[in-house]
Amino acid sequence: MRQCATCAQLSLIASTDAGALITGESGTGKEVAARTIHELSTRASQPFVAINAAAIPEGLMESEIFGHERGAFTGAVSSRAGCFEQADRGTLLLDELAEMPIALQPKLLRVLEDGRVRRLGSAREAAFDVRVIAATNRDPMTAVDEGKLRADLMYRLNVFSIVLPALRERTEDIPLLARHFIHLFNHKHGAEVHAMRETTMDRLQAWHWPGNVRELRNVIERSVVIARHGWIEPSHLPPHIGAAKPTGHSLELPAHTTLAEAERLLIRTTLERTGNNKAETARLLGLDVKTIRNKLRSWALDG
Ligand SMILES: Nc1ncnc2c1ncn2[C@@H]1O[C@H](COP(=O)(O)OP(=O)(O)OP(=O)(O)O)[C@@H](O)[C@H]1O
Repeated sequence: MRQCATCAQLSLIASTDAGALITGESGTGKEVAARTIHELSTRASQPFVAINAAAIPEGLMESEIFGHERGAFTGAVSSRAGCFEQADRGTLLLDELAEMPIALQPKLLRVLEDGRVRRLGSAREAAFDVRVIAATNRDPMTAVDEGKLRADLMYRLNVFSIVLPALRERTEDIPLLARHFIHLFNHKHGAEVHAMRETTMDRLQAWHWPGNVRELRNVIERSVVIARHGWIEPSHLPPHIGAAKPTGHSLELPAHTTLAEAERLLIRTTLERTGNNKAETARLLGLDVKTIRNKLRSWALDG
């Protein structure tokens, strides 16, 4: 069953203190969802700390998470609190969880279970009270299968599971998001754009948004700056989007296509549409991701 992060779902989660795992492609709003949970929770007046496992060099990760004392390692010229201590009484977002070095994951799990953390180079443990939310743009089960994410850590965090659909699967949200961004960027750039022309909205809804809401936000900022006032016309959009046609994603099959060829074409087209995301392709086609991988491998061997 696919779950969507509606406001109601986020506020239900916010009313508890349990962990949550947010999954969704890059730019779908995972950090926005995590902040919303924090802001709707009783922890709202306390810190919200986000740590991105993909952005921190592996050698620094342990000290970022657990903190260190002065002299704990070469270069540790002063002591530093780790993210659990920084987020004490608030919320910690572990972003890109599946990129967390596998060797660190058992220690992370232990800290989560004990509610106590010891800085590198320290003999003393400090208790913390943190609500932990994790996010990943990979399919968590696939990451577990591939040995990138420990199952016990995944289950510890995955009390609530929030799946943010790609923007191309919820094009009905585009008008509301567009209105919000027009308002935001009118204010930022001193512009007076009124709204989207209907034909412009058709183009936006026809585009497949590989960068999701982040891409939409950038496109609307650009359009507001170019249009300045009145309506946003299709000509104010970047050319590749202004030219997007509502396709309904139909697949044209040449005459005498065999079932095997049609299958291959469908999988390849869906991979293109999803920006080569195998997990998403498998989900859209109702297949197992392993089936997709096996087929791609066998086609590669076919030449
Ligand atoms: N529902 C929303 N309302 C307003 N802005 C949104 C919404 N969802 C996403 N955005 C905007 O889109 C951009 C990307 O959002 P965010 O950083 O939360 O995505 P993400 O899924 O965490 O991305 P990544 O996986 O790349 O870290 C941000 O600028 C954010 O403000």
